[in-house]
Amino acid sequence: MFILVNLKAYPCDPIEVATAARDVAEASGARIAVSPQAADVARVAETGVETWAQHVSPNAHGSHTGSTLAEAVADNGAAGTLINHSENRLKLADVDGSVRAAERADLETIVCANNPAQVGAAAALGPDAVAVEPPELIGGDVSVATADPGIVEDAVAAAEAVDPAVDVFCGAGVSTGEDVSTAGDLGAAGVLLASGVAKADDPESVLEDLVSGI
Ligand SMILES: O=C(CO)COP(=O)(O)O
Repeated sequence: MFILVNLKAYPCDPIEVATAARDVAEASGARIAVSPQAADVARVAETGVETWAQHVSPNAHGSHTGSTLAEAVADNGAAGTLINHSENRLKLADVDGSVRAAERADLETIVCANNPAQVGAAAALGPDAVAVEPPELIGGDVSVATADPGIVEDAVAAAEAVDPAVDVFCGAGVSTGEDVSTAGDLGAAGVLLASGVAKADDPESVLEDLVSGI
């Protein structure tokens, strides 16, 4: 199970979380990545933790003010990028363009989706993985895998029907090792989480609990 911590725009210290994630990954052998604000990608990557961007734009080099260039985040140490999110909704054509941009820059890709139907559409674009995150459960206390196990199973089936090579992650309300374990039992290859770590008083102890569920 891959644990990807999306820091969104939370007022946490990205270096504290990155250092904790690096240490827990090294001690446990688990794959843990941190996805900070684009402006923090380089200094988070410098900690040695696997670093992901939260978004890349569909465009290549050129006259694109305000874009997040895939090549730039890759050059600054990112290994992958999230694409699309309930909190950053893109048109399908732009999701496609961002996946292509990430591929050009050798970034791994996870496309986020709200439901299994969107998972199928996203899987058709050929990312490395898709993540199902029901918007109503994001930021809550109950894990998607407990609150709505069927949505995870349906997402796994939807991706499998389109492209068995595309992994499925789940996210929303994930904060414990038990949540990670339940997600794995439902067929998820990893979890995407944010508030459980970003808002924690002690991110390292939350991460230690999370990897206990792998
Ligand atoms: O949106 C999410 C990750 O991308 C999930 O957020 P929470 O872990 O805060 O529910």
